Amino acid sequence: MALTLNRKYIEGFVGQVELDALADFVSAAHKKIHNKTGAGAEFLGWLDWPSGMDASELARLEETALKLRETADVLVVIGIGGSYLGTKAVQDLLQPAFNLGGVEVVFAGQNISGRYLDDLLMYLEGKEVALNVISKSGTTTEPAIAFRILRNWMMEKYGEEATERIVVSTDEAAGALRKTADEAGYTSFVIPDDIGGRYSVLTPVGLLPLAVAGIDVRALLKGAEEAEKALSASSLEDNAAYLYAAYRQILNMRGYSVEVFASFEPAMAGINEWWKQLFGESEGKQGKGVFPASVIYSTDLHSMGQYLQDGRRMLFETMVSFVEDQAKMEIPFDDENGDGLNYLVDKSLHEVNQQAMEATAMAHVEGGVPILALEVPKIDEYHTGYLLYFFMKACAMSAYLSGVNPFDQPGVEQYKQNMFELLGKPGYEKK
Ligand SMILES: O=P(O)(O)OC[C@H]1OC(O)[C@H](O)[C@@H](O)[C@@H]1O
Repeated sequence: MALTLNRKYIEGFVGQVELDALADFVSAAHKKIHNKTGAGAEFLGWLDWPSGMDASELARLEETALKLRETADVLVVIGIGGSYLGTKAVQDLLQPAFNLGGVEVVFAGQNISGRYLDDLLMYLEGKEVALNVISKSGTTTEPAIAFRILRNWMMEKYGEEATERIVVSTDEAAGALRKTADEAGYTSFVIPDDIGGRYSVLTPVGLLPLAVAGIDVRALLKGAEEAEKALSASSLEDNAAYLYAAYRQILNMRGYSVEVFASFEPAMAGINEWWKQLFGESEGKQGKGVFPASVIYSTDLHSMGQYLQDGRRMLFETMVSFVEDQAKMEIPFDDENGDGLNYLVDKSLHEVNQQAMEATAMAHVEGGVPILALEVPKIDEYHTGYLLYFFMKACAMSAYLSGVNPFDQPGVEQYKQNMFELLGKPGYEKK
């Protein structure tokens, strides 16, 4: 099993009767997904993407990545939302916390901060640099500004050679970025029309920068393909993604309106952010939706632990844990035992961390927080691919169960409209 939903902490809160009551709704939503008959069905391209990705495109992507690996010390990924969160998520989870060499992937275009870009340009000074600018629409302001500045910097540094160091991932035909890419002759990759940003991590959006970072993208896709197969079962009891979605909806209906996504692994920080966009943008509409929040334990037990245990009771938790001890770090014996830690000698940090999780889960259940426990055998490309697909499938199901379109995000437009008016963008002048 590449992923298990352990029910031991939820059984006291949600009974089988409640799950059974949702079974027909789950089958109906399953049909909407697989027969492509639900709202937003034109964005279901991610569903069979892992098994169907074009082999020659994958080979071209790997070749491009190899070329960039040979010429760059740093790859700057320019993108926002779904155009960078997946890359950051996988990179955080799979690569060492501290840079051990190889191509470093850094990010730009996620903010409009001059300070950030100024700091980045200082950091890039004296290094060999490549850019991967990613925007599905090709018109998003934050990455467009960052690209204009970084592109000028690249032209000054490399002249003509900059063209070889810039790769664009965008729509096949539409958007300003496509036009720029074609005119300048940049290598480019297509973000499929039928895959929205937050479901795009397994397309060139995530695969190219991850391949440049040295991640085995074929293994990532393999894991996702395995999930595609395993999670195509139509019934609630045979499909862990649907079970997770059903529990979320039952809890939400009962007033648990905030989901705290938790793990005991700091490398999950990026997955936390990716997961929040996935569920937040898919479900937060028409006045509905579970509010997605996230923590990293045990760090955040020392800041958020009090609230989790004892604050307003509208929370449930989804805890992701990794079964295998991959680091095998043990606590050494100390003659003097001044810190009193000798009672932990010979225990691995993994064991201590597992006990911390068990202790936390017991305390939170006691404090009235239902917990969904997701167990993943280990951290590697294969299981990461599986996990990403699991959440995408669960999210589509969950949104359909709550009666919203999982694939649009009409509310995101409001601030953009206001900003353009305030800045006087042509066509947006205030009347
Ligand atoms: O890839 P882009 O078109 O630049 O979009 C980047 C992001 O921008 C938005 O405003 C959307 O709400 C996100 O869903 C999207 O991932």
